[in-house]
Parts: sequence; C-alpha cells; structure tokens
Amino acid sequence: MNVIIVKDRTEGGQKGFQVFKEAYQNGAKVFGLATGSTPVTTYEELTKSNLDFSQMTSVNLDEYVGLAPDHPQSYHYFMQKHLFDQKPFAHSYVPDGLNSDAAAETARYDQVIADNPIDLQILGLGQNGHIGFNEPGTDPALGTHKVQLTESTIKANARFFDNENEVPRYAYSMGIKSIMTSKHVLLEAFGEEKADAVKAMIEGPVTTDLPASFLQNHGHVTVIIDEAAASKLSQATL
Ligand SMILES: N[C@@H]1[C@@H](O)[C@H](O)[C@@H](COP(=O)(O)O)O[C@@H]1O
Repeated sequence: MNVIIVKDRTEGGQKGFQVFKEAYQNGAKVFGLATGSTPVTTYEELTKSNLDFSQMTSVNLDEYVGLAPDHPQSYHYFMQKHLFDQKPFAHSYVPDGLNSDAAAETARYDQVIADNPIDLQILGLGQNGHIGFNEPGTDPALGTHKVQLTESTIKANARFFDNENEVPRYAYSMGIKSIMTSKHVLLEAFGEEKADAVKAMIEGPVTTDLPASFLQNHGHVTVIIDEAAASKLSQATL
C-alpha cells in the first residue's frame, strides 16, 4: 500500500483529486465512487476542475435498502448533490434501494460491474474497518449482497438522520470480491476516530474481522490519511 499522510481533509481532497486526475490521464473510463463525509473534499476538487466525465461511467459502492433516490439521505441523492449535478457522467450506476427483490437487484448489480470493470475505486473506511457496507465478518468471496448493518454503523450514520430509528437497517453493497477486481483502489480516512481501523488495515493481519485488511492483498492501493487517522501507525509504516 502506498500511504500518503496529509495535514487534514482539505489537503486530502487535493491529493485525492491528483489520483483521479492521473487515472483520468492514463485512460481510466470507469470510476467506482463512494459516499460518506470522507470523499466530499475530493469531489469538491473534481467539481472545481476542468476534468470532463461526460464520456465516463461511474459505479457506486452501495445504497440503503428502502430509500428512494430522492430521499435526502439516499446515496443516489448524495451523489447528485456532491458530484453528478456539477459533473455528469455518461452512465452512473447506484444500487436500487427500492428493489425489494434482493436476489434480482444484487445479480443485476454484479452484471453492471462485470460490464463496466472499475479502473479506479475510491473508498472511505468505517470506524469498525468496513468498506462499502462490508461489515466485520463478511465473506470476502461475496459479490454484491444485501447487508444487515451493525449497531456501530447505525450509530455512526445516525448523525445524518433526524434520529437513530430512521437509519435503514439494510443496504445493498458491492462485495469485497467486487472491490478487489478494481484496477486501482484509493482509500481515504480522516480523523482520530478512524485511527484504530487505519492501523489494523495496514499493520494488522488480513482478517474478516477488519474488512479493509483485505486490501493488503491488492496490488495497487493508495491510502490517503490525515495526521489524526495516522496517529496510531508504527514507525515502520511512517
Ligand atoms: N457505507 C458508508 C461507507 O462507504 C463509508 O466509507 C463509511 C464511512 O463514512 P464517513 O466517510 O462519513 O466517515 O460509512 C458508511 O457506512
């Protein structure tokens, strides 16, 4: 893993943008996108830039089950607001949270990924080490699947909803297997609350207990973290 330590999430966004720009200039056509607060500064830099995505494809990691695309907390809505309204792509795929047929929706989304191999996948990191919505214990051989969110993720995401009861209990998420097929992975993590997960991801064993640790088995990973998220790393990594 190529670990880049930045001062804060603003600088992280600038570095993240550089990674996007290089991938773009090297011919990337399919961008795997993530939601959450972490990639927002990178998306801000993308929207300010003159990069044109109108011939490109985007494939998002995950979506809450039960939320309509126009629900303000849906990941569809998030992507429109933070990126697509300013930088439209030719095709943008997000799992359909309103499809209650999980088998059909996950099979459909696996086909989307198979038809659009991802050149660059951006990821955030859950405090418990999840990527996408692949919670601890997830079988790394799974493709897109329906996930029951853990209590810790529900609590962490409650800040975006009026109260904890409104946080959906299920999501559709790309699997670790799908993420591992991306040519290049860019993982960003900012803040002290991510420091334990960052340390375990980089220095710990590869284990289902910490889904992001599987990235140690991927040949091309760039990690952008701020000083707070890097604060528990050992000298050998720094
Ligand atoms: N499904 C998302 C993840 O894709 C995201 O990476 C993570 C961290 O969120 P944040 O970036 O807001 O810390 O939480 C959510 O549960």
